[in-house]
Amino acid sequence: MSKLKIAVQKSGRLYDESMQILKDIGISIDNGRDQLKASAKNFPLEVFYLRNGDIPQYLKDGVVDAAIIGENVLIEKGGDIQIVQKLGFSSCKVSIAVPKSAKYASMQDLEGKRIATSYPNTVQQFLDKNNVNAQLHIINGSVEIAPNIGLADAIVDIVSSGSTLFKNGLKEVEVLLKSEAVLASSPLISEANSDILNIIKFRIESVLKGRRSKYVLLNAPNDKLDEIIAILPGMKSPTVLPLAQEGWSSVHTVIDKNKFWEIIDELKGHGAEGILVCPIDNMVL
Ligand SMILES: Nc1ncnc2c1ncn2[C@@H]1O[C@H](COP(=O)(O)OP(=O)(O)OP(=O)(O)O)[C@@H](O)[C@H]1O
Ligand SMILES: O=P(O)(O)OC[C@H]1O[C@H](OP(=O)(O)OP(=O)(O)O)[C@H](O)[C@@H]1O
Repeated sequence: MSKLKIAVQKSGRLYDESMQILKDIGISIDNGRDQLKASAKNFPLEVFYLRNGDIPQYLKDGVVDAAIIGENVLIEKGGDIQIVQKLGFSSCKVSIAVPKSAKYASMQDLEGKRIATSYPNTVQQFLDKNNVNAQLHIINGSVEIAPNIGLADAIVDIVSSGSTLFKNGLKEVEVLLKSEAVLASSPLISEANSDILNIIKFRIESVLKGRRSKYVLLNAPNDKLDEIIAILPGMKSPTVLPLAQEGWSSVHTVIDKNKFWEIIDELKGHGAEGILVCPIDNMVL
């Protein structure tokens, strides 16, 4: 039987959440990351533990069929590799930053300047788009230090909280792209393995929907039910069941995690009591 080969980052920021999502979709992997390759016990899947930066080439060559990888790396090195699904973790930006004291009004201020980066293709494309000529210095790590040691006038690197820029006396001036971890597929994937990847995609979608939602149960006086139901943006409509106590009902529904506190306050204001909020593992719609 065919097995899907999937690459995940061997160590680094993507590793833990990549393994967690495979676990959450019910795939049980045989080993730790000391081996470079492992098989799933209960699914036609082989996991290859690789460097994030090397994964685009493995996808292009069809050495692996799919990968969990930073979108920024795919954009830098990916060519025609297809993004199958955004995964909602490792969110960051790739941005231009300059010293806090530098005058910066527009991209034209970078004309003739030196820019240090690990993302030369992404930067060059952005410069071309803005008709700016600049000199690129390609370095693989600690990019933010470059202006302080006189190597560059500006940098392009990953920004998340902004604390690395702050610590190095830099300010963000342009955002080139926004990125998160994605599930990507090789252009050379076989039909049989595409079918397996579709099963993985379907399961991941269910897990991600579950992570974005909460299951809410509450008790409400029957004369307030219409008002309470109007507040609840359920999947279809909430389930309403009679309680043993006359004149009261139990209402069950799913709500968006981000709107949860707002909705709870409104529900209380309309007479809801005994509100229980539970996490959801999966939502299969
Ligand atoms: N500070 C951050 N916050 C959120 N996501 C980040 C951050 N830094 C990096 N990432 C994301 O995580 C990915 C992996 O980053 P990491 O620093 O672990 O490894 P890398 O140097 O890209 O990979 P490798 O060494 O495996 O080739 C990045 O490509 C990016 O998508
Ligand atoms: O905006 P922040 O939250 O400070 O994150 C940005 C930093 O995170 C990444 O580095 P990482 O910590 O992974 O170390 P690295 O330089 O070894 O990649 C990235 O290269 C930035 O330097």
